[in-house]
Amino acid sequence: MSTALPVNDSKTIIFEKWEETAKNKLGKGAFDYVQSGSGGEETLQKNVQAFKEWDIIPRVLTNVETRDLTTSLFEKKLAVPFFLAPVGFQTVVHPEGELASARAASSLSVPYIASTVSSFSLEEIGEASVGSPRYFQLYWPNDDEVATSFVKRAEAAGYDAIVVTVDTTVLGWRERDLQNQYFPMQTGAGIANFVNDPVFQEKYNRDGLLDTNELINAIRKILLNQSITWEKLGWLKQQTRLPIILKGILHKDDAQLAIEHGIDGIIVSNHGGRQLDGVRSTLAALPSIVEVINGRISVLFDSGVRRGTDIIKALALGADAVLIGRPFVYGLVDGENGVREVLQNLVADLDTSLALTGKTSVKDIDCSIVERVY
Ligand SMILES: Cc1cc2nc3c(=O)[nH]c(=O)nc-3n(C[C@H](O)[C@H](O)[C@H](O)COP(=O)(O)O)c2cc1C
Ligand SMILES: O=C(O)C(=O)c1ccccc1
Repeated sequence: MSTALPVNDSKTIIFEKWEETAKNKLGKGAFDYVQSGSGGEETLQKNVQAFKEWDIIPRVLTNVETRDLTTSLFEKKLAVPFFLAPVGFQTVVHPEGELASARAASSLSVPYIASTVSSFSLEEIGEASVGSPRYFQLYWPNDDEVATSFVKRAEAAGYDAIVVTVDTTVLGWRERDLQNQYFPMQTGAGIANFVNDPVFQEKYNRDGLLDTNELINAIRKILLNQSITWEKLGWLKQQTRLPIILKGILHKDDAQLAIEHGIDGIIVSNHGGRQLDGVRSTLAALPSIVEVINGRISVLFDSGVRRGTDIIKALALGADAVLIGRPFVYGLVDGENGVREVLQNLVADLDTSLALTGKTSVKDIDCSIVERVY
């Protein structure tokens, strides 16, 4: 058997097939919640379209027999240049939710980002992914003591970085969720980090008397924060020794401000087209941001990554690593094994694409192998 032939016994290879499987398995509310974008879904479409606007121009005769998918971020080696994006409320997709996805990720050493609105606590998710890199995504609550408590807990549980999502001062105008009257927290999903937080309990549920509905209301009141500003980041930096990454940067001036405020990394993201609709696709936003950052801090990227060649293009345009959202969430309809299949296929696809690009290491991918479609 030739080793140059891909070996793959997965049942489902194609992203669109996973999406179809998820549509058949999930209720309409849950499926629409995962798949939809905000507004008229312009940005959701643009994110995927943007990858088609760049051509890869591969090199040949470069000896690609040995290939290396590893990279490093914040002085830590990563097995692959992609993360599982922070995705909340994963029990609306599968009862094992984040535990299943974190286990699948760590079984392949794929780095994981745990959401504030996870259905299991950050400590439980941390245990499910011991030994594998993991970051904690912070929705900075409208209560600084709870914010500090989350950050300290993430540190104690062995997380490697704090990802502060900055594009969600309010939830996007998600027409399909509004039409379906679907809010994932109403199912009891996404509240574990709050109900397991000593500060939250002490301040909002001192006698432990709140029922689930009252708890959900208390959480909703403080979940999102509309008043945080750049100045406040200095305070957050003092709360933790972990690197701080801002998720949701689209404007090059904000990339510059991130540097001026001592931030360690940014994620060029439009939240998978789920926040402000009509914003620029992330791939179109990437080059000018990379130019401003000029190698000074790490640049991560997400929104619309579906295949290995998408990762190659994002890395070529200057991203250090990427995040995937919906692809693994669709795999999660089959629990841990489903997520593992999605990830294994993405690794194999990326490795194949790397070889055919004529490169031996993802670290060597640069803008010399891409051009705008002619
Ligand atoms: C169902 C779902 C839930 C999400 N929950 C969060 C979240 O809790 N925190 C966050 O920062 N981003 C969240 N996101 C956004 C993702 O982290 C990521 O930016 C986006 O999914 C990337 O786009 P993609 O789905 O096209 O890969 C969520 C996305 C989806 C699809
Ligand atoms: O669905 C999301 O994208 C998301 O991030 C979110 C955050 C808070 C409440 C509900 C959804």
